[in-house]
Amino acid sequence: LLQMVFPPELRFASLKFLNRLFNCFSFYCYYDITEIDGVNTNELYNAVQLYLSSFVSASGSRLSLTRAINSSATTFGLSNNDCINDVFDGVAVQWEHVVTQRQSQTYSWPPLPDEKRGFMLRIRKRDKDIILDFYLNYIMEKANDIRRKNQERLLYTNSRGGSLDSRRHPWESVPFKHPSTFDTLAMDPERKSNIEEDLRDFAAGQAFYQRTGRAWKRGYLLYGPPGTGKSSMIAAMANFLGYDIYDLELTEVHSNSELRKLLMKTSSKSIIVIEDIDCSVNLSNRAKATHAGAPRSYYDSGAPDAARGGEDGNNNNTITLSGLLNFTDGLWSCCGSERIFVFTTNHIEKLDPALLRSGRMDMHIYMSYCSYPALKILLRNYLGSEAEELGEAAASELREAAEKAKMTPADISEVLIKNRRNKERAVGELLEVLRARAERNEKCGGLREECELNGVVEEMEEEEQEKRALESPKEGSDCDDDSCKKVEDDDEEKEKAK
Ligand SMILES: Nc1ncnc2c1ncn2[C@@H]1O[C@H](COP(=O)(O)OP(=O)(O)OP(=O)(O)O)[C@@H](O)[C@H]1O
Repeated sequence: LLQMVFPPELRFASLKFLNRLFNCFSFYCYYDITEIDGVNTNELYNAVQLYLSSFVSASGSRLSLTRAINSSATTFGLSNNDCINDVFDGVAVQWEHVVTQRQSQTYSWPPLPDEKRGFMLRIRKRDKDIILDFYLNYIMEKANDIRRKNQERLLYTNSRGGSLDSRRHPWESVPFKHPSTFDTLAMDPERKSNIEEDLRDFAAGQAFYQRTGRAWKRGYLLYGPPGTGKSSMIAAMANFLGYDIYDLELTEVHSNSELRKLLMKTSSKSIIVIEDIDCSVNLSNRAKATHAGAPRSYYDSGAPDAARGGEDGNNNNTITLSGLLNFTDGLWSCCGSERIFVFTTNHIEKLDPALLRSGRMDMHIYMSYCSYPALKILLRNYLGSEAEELGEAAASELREAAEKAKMTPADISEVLIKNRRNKERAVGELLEVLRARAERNEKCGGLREECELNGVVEEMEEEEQEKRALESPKEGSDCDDDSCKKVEDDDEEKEKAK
């Protein structure tokens, strides 16, 4: 019609005019909710998708079905350019899933997906003021409920390599199904409930953080020897709060700005984890940056990089401690809300004091060797029995040995798993192992860590094994006199050397 009625030079203007005319006389308002808003993913888009998926299966005639890798749930969705009606508070609305091809000449970095996806909401003009805000808030709440109910939380890790896809989606995810909870975690019950309470306060503390002008985030530093349950604690925290986990592999991050971009792509209600922080960050970078001119205290303050005379500019391909501190408590840490940062280390003494200063990490949690109360939890988990059921004598022996042995829950779990079908044998072997370890600790004279570092404990273990092997020669062994004598001589020599 346009082509016939209007000359070519007026066609565009006439199209605009007709559009306006149509809008004036239309009964409806239209709202576009696009998947990507600038560079960030639009949370409202995800919420609408989840919300529609909850009832679309009952009323839609053509649906898209998706199932993520390793997921146990199928998600229903509206097919491309399909519509569905909904009613909120007696008002009818319509949703359309709009998918169009992105124009190829549009330039952006990182490149945007080829398809432009979004939802279009159609509401009658007269209803718009009455319901729009309430309806959208309702959708956000409903989507959160669905997420929580599905219990399908995700474990993200920052993807490797410089492929286009990894730039667009820097986090890869798998369903998070770690079974660790605060009930199964072997730790002093009192300390455990302190942590639970802290997490509960944090999750319910929106009003508090708002009132005090603090960003809604919290930092935990977990430290202690390997095998004391740092990773299990993180999983328990995530299961307790129902949060996703972002496991940040710092060695895959090449600059502070990359770190910021990663942070921008994390969602609220998540735990951002950096494991073995002492092994991940090159602390010398920070020292270099400090010499570059600004006073050290300023670097310590965690102020934004830009304000530091372009540290990024000097150190483009490295991630620095100050960059990391920005990540956790600078301005950038506040994009989004309800985030928990967890750092873990086996060597707290190696950490830069800036990271330990008060205000940086809100709570320092020492994951200790297995105490008796923690051992009781392990006995309950693996053998299904309370320590008291083992009898008073066995219980007090276990208590004494556990306190002296300084064994990690991981080592104790090993012994219990091996013998889990036979309770008595499990307790017997556990006592034996605990006593042997306690004896060894005594020999080290309170220098257990140093002995471990210098390999003395390993040597002792080898000796013990050799001794055991010699004490019980294999049945029917054809050890002739000469070779037996040689073993004895070797033994004597070793003893002398010791
Ligand atoms: N406190 C604990 N409570 C229950 N199980 C534990 C605990 N500590 C360790 N374990 C057991 O030992 C295994 C290893 O523990 P985990 O990986 O959590 O220790 P970690 O301190 O993170 O070790 P690393 O420092 O080497 O990463 C776990 O799978 C769990 O079964």
